[in-house]
Amino acid sequence: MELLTAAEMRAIERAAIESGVATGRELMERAGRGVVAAILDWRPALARAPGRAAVLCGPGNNGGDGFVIARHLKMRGWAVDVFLLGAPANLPPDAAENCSLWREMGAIRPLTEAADGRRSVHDLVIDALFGTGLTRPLEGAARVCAARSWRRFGGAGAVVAVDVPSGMCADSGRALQAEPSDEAAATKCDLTVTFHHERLGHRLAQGPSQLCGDVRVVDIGLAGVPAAAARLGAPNRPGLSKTIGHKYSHGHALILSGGVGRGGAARLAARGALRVGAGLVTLAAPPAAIIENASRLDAIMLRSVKGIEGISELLVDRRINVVALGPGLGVGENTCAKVGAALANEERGAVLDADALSSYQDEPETLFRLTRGRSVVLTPHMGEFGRLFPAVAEKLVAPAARGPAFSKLDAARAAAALAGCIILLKGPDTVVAAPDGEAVVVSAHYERACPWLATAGAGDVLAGMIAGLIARGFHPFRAAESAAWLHQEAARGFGPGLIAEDIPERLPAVFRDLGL
Ligand SMILES: NC(=O)C1=CN([C@@H]2O[C@H](COP(=O)(O)OP(=O)(O)OC[C@H]3O[C@@H](n4cnc5c(N)ncnc54)[C@H](O)[C@@H]3O)[C@@H](O)[C@H]2O)[C@@H](O)CC1
Ligand SMILES: Nc1ncnc2c1ncn2[C@@H]1O[C@H](COP(=O)(O)OP(=O)(O)O)[C@@H](O)[C@H]1O
Ligand SMILES: [K+]
Repeated sequence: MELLTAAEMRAIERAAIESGVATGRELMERAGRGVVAAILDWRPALARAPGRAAVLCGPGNNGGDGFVIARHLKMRGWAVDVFLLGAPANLPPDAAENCSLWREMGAIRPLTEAADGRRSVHDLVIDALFGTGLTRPLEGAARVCAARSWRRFGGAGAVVAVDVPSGMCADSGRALQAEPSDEAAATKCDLTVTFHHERLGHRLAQGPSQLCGDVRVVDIGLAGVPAAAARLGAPNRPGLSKTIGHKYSHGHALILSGGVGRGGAARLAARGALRVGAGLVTLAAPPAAIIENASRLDAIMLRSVKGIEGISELLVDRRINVVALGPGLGVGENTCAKVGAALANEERGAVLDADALSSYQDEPETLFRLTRGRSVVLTPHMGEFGRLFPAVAEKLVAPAARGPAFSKLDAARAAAALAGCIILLKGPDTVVAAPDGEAVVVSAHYERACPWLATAGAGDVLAGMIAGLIARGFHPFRAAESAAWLHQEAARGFGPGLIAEDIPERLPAVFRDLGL
């Protein structure tokens, strides 16, 4: 499923109107009617007993959708109070026509009355203030109404956003705020109903975690999506199944371990690589750490390597087609030297995580010279990302004063261009991006929420899983995308109480559910 920006959605709408597929009025009618149908399907009790609704209409076409919704709710027996921000005379043409139609059915009150009102008596509040046209932070009555949603408009009713929660940037999922000291304001909704495809903002930042509530997508008869659009991440199911071949045809992953007492992270990664289907997995540890590792490993092979030369000697074996390193290695020059050894052969893939990233904090360009154009995946969390890409991270943490705001997807794409390789930027809204701009959001939200994944060592397992898939022959982008999805799915299936060790052990159940 594609995830659209506001500009992409506008282009699709424009193309439909210009080619005569539908008029703007028709699209607006389908949108408004679709929102009502989606709400009643979402909460069937609202269909059985029509109550009282407030529809908050903004000055653009999002407000136009609001007038259509008001009309359809009223036709279904609802009492409807419509509030408008601005004057009817200033509405764009399609919205103005729907405003006129509503006026034949009911009154329009200024939005200030909704903002001034005490506790709401409404069973349903429709937020049709701003959609994809939001360019600056909410102010005045719109801001008050959005802020009020944080208290659920006082009553037991549901708050439903049309397209996006007002105040939220559709491209980034971030609420716009005027000054760093200002609190960002956007409507906190129980349900968001959008059109054609989800927007990126439904999957990024605060969008899914704090603002949208549930999300439903309504078909309004539009076709097509731009080739450059981002996608929702998914597993490469055909690639995951194993049909023919012996262990060597499924690749050999090497995981570099830290020293004595620091091998846990590498063992987790190795277990992830093996469970995800790599034919062989070897853990390379310094001589002093061999006994410790030997007592903990069976199916995973163990090799003693002394210093950087030891790693290079081991990597003379061309059958080792991917190396994962970073977890438990420590930050410093020695780790940089290990990265250099791991990346010496151009044909071999690599996954760099944790200390392998942080070790380049002072000179990230040195790392990028090694990674550019290579089959390498960097898997930073936001802290590590800030160390490697400080200028990009700064744009992401600066308050979003204007829309469209810089998004986590923009950040991952910018980083992939700088490093010249695949970037997987972690979080519940994990983004995978390639230097050519291809990007997916591997979303652990809504029905796929798995907050138990925020546990020590989960990232190490993920690095190993990506390496395991690269060993199996996956393109590094697909490896990162599939591994992130499987990682979340394993956590989701295990549920509360999950610790990192559980993730690899849950993979067989995930594979079974995929029908492998
Ligand atoms: N693109 C499409 O295919 C469709 C769009 N539709 C609706 O149209 C919406 C987009 O409509 P518009 O482009 O008119 O934009 P909006 O209705 O989101 O915004 C209206 C105008 O408000 C102004 N504005 C932006 N931020 C403001 C702020 N903080 N305070 C005050 N004014 C502000 C802008 O000048 C903007 O043009 C969508 O979200 C959707 O609800 C639907 O009717 C169906 C089809
Ligand atoms: N709330 C959450 N929901 C889903 N996944 C999450 C959440 N928080 C973190 N994760 C995932 O958990 C993993 C944590 O990795 P990381 O931060 O590197 O931890 P560690 O270094 O301890 O292994 C990442 O894959 C990240 O995307
Ligand atoms: K809205």
